[in-house]
Amino acid sequence: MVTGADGAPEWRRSPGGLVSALEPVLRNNSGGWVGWPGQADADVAPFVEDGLELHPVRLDSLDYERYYEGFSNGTLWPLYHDLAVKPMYHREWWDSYVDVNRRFAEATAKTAAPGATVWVQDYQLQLVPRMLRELRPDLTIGFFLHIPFPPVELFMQLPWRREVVEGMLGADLIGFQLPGGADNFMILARKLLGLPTSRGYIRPLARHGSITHEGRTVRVGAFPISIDSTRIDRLARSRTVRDRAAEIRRQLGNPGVIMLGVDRLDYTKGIDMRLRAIGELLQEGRLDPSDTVMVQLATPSRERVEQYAIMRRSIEEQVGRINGEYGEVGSTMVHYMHRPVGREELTAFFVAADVMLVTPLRDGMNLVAKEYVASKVRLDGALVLSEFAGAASEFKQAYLVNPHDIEGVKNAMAAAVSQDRESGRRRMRALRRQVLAHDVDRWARMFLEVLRSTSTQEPQ
Ligand SMILES: Nc1ncnc2c1ncn2[C@@H]1O[C@H](COP(=O)(O)OP(=O)(O)O)[C@@H](O)[C@H]1O
Ligand SMILES: O=P(O)(O)OC[C@H]1O[C@H](O[C@H]2O[C@H](CO)[C@@H](O)[C@H](O)[C@H]2O)[C@H](O)[C@@H](O)[C@@H]1O
Repeated sequence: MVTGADGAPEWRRSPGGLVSALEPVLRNNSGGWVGWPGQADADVAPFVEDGLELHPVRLDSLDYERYYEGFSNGTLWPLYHDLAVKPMYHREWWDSYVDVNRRFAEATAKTAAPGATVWVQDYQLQLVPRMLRELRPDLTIGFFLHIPFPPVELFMQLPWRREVVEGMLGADLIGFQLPGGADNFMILARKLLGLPTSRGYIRPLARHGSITHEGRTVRVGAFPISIDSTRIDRLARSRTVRDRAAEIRRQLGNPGVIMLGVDRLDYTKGIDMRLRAIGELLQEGRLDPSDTVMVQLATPSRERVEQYAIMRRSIEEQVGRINGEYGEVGSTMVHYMHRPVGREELTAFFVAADVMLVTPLRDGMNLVAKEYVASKVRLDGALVLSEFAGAASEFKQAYLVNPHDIEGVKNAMAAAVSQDRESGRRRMRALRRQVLAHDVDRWARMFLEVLRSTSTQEPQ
């Protein structure tokens, strides 16, 4: 919910991969959505929007500070992303996390039809499966974690580690993006709670694990999320987007190379590192400032969390430094836009870009990498992709980099800029085959099929 120009509340679809992924699934299953309306202190009654039932859960300003900015994004987010910054452990944040999770569980318990299937999404709601099972044992409950699940050694820092694991175990099926996260969770269930688990490694979509908990079998699996590839492919082929892409190139001065970064402004995304690599390549004469342009689109995110504000300052300083050294009147080296852009405009940027830079230090999946590939209908362009993004496990033909190895990143960027046309097309063809065959619809179908079969499965 946002406040419109006239001061009245308006509904706008939330950006990001999660909403695009789940909306069609709910519509096709006559489902309802229990969620936060996106504005603190707003009292909103349940309503139907374009045929979809929405059940708002209220968060007040203190919940927003302690539950969302605090425990979700000041504790869990950095802990689950390799301690990219230091996680903070505050008891009042934890209390708020428990409280808000309980409200979600209660709202869902009130809403769900007898014997319904409930699919709980992401790290903000890890306690809901158990709470909901206690309230409504008749439900089939799935849980999906969109961000990485950390190795046991890191997770063990969490003062409330037992409660979180037990919370997730309330589900019938727990899904992770990658087998690594699923395996980490299985080890933890064995080590921390001493639970019997199946042995052997989990494989994406195919081989699942199981944990026996309180007389139930909880299945654990890897379900790599994706995008609506066909929709983006279609959009990229449209006349409007192609014309806009050509116009973007003209507006940027028709340079030989356009590099692009598209991210939420988050310290996990490696934006600072990618700018440093560009700065050094320019300094070493390996990139020609008169023929190269970098565009960085950055969506504002979690702006009141201190680490985000620090990172923003540092990125803006770097942009200023590069432009100060290499920009000319009428030709800027780094075009930086700190705002979200619409889907058509974003696709036009993907179509226009010669080299896409996706360099997170750790990322659950990274849908931007998939969106870029789905937009490259002419097989042009090159993707530089961090090994630490979930997408790397499917995109072997990208220019894969270790974002901590700046020389390696520079070499990959230089190689992507100067790739020959044929080998570039071969790489892009293979990447596109993967993303077009594994779309978001398949992801949801696979998860829900396994979830619905859980009650009839025996432990492995
Ligand atoms: N500046 C931007 N304008 C519009 N959409 C954006 C922008 N930056 C990112 N997005 C969208 O937000 C989503 C980000 O998803 P993803 O890459 O998986 O990372 P995360 O969910 O962690 O932000 C993508 O669908 C992407 O297109
Ligand atoms: O709502 P925010 O606090 O701004 O949360 C940011 C995004 O978090 C989630 O992203 C994760 O899920 C993506 C889809 O599975 C995955 O590709 C990415 O690696 C994760 O970081 C959420 O899905 C987004 O909708 C939020 O915008």
